[in-house]
Amino acid sequence: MARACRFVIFGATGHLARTKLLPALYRLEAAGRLPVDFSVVCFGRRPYDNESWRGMAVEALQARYGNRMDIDALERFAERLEYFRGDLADADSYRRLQAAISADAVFYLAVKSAEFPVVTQNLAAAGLADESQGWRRLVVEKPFGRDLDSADGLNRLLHSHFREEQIFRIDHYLGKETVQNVFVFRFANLIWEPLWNRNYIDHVQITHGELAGVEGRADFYDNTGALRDMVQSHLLQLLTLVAMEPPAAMDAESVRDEKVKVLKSIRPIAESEAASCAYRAQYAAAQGMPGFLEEPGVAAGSVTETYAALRLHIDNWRWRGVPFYIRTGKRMAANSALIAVRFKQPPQQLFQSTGVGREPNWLLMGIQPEQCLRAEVQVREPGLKLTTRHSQLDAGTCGCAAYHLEAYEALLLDVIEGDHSLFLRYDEVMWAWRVIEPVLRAWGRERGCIDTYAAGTWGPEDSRRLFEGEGRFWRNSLAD
Ligand SMILES: NC(=O)C1=CN([C@@H]2O[C@H](COP(=O)(O)OP(=O)(O)OC[C@H]3O[C@@H](n4cnc5c(N)ncnc54)[C@H](OP(=O)(O)O)[C@@H]3O)[C@@H](O)[C@H]2O)C=CC1
Ligand SMILES: O=C1O[C@H](COP(=O)(O)O)[C@@H](O)[C@H](O)[C@H]1O
Repeated sequence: MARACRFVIFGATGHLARTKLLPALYRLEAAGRLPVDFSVVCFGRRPYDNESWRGMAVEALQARYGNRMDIDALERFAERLEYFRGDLADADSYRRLQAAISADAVFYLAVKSAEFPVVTQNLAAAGLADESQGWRRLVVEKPFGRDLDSADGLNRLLHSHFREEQIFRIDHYLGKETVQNVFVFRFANLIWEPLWNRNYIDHVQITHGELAGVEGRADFYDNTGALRDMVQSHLLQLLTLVAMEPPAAMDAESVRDEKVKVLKSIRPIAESEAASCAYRAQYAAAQGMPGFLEEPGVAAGSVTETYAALRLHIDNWRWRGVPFYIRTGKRMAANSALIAVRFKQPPQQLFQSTGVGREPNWLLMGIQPEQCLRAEVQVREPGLKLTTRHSQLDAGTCGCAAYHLEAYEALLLDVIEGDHSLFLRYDEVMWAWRVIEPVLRAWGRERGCIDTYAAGTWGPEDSRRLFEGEGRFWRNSLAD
């Protein structure tokens, strides 16, 4: 007989559950990947019952997938949903939960990081960390803490109730297909490795831009900001994948060891240098879109950054002298996540007078919306005259709407199957906090002032000062 598995989402009425977790679980249902006796227990304080909750979830999924919806799968999935009314801080809610869970269970913390401790303590007090009736796994979202101190404290607290094997520190960027493709691209091909270092690479850029603003998450976002929300986790993880040495093997520990080495090698930013290597700003009303300060729930006069950019240096043998520019912003001109590697100029400019011969080579790794690996090279135009032009070598699924996994699809299945490979070890989290802490401290001191950028643009012109006037410019997307 199939073992029962309960997937409990704390924060089920929130943005993450609505936009990512429930869609990913529905897609796993449609792909036939969910265990037979599996239900999703949606823990929330709002007054839903099973029927109204299922109706709401079905509507949201239909709105998202439209005519790509698999109606049979949707019906099966709706049957698996249960609404559990409770409050995160109420011990009795957890005792009731305990009574409803008899075998395997996942506890997913889709709540603010300030709430991770109370949920963990209440779960443990109700006996829900105990594995005598089945395995118990705890998924902890990012940001893991608010700073290094709180992250250390949270980690100690988790370990006082759960074994490390029960803990899954999630970063959904590691579930994205192109992100995993960075491994394949780098380590399954010989041709890039000789070029992948300070001798040939001029600099690396990592961009994450979003059209959306705070989307009703002001309470979370105004207390978090772009640096904690995106840079400490997703963008630094992307940086480690681009910069790491080949691991001894593809197992979780070998890969994590190499990622940690990269984070440890990032040159510490002195607080006094933060102004020259870090930049922050906030979106202002434009093109009919409200500014951050006009978003419902944002504190009057808030200086929380919705845009953050950093220049980092990795002081190791491979990368010394190669700047890594990373940036993220809400209400930007497009949804785009892109890794852009710019190569140095050839030592001789033989074709300078023939067109765009001075353009350097770029390697673009598009993460979203398009998954694409693109090398930009120079070619000769056909014809009598020697003219050069820019051309592209595309690999992967450039320009085509192939079936793409959603990042959480793969990761939630990994949790259910107990595979830690794509989850974070605590030292990765800790070293990532060390990278950004001096900037957080410096920005914390600059109370009351923040630059702005017009909503719907690629962010403030002034962020270019990170390039130190070296003829460098931001690559925004695969298209420009
Ligand atoms: N949103 C996203 O795209 C992503 C978010 N994350 C992470 O996920 C986490 C949650 O983010 P997000 O969903 O955006 O945040 P939201 O603010 O949208 O959701 C927070 C949830 O917590 C619930 N909650 C708060 N207090 C209580 C309480 N006392 N009792 C019961 N429920 C309570 C809220 O319930 P109520 O609805 O009643 O207020 C809501 O469901 C964060 O750590 C974030 O970093 C990670 C990746 C992507
Ligand atoms: O973790 C987060 O990620 C999302 C962006 O994720 P994506 O997969 O849509 O790129 C971001 O909107 C959110 O603020 C942040 O908490």
